[in-house]
Amino acid sequence: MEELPSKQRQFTLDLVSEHSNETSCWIVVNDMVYDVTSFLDKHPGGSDVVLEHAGTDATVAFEDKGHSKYGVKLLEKYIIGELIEVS
Ligand code: HEM
Repeated sequence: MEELPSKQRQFTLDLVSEHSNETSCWIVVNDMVYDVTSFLDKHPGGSDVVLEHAGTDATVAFEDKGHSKYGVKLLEKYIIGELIEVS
């Protein structure tokens, strides 16, 4: 089966929450899901502040820090899909 483009892959918050440490660190920002595991060591603010939000919706934390346009653009690199609600 052909793999869907990453933007079309869908994850529940339940699944995202299983990726909550430095060996697999997913975060949600504005309903999109990002695998930032490989970015942890590169984060200018250090890995700990990102890991605090691993496996959760980090929208507020990410936006509160007032990331630059560069930071927002960089995030796009790590997109793996979108968040879906479970009914
Ligand atoms: C998950 C929650 C996050 C928090 C709480 C957070 C927090 C911070 C903080 C406190 C700084 C300032 C560091 C300093 O100036 O000493 C910073 C800088 C930065 N962060 Fe994050 N960060 C988060 C996620 C991310 C992600 C996922 C990316 C990109 C993939 C990112 C990209 C950057 C960049 C590029 C900078 C340098 C300043 C800028 O260009 O805005 N951050 N972050």
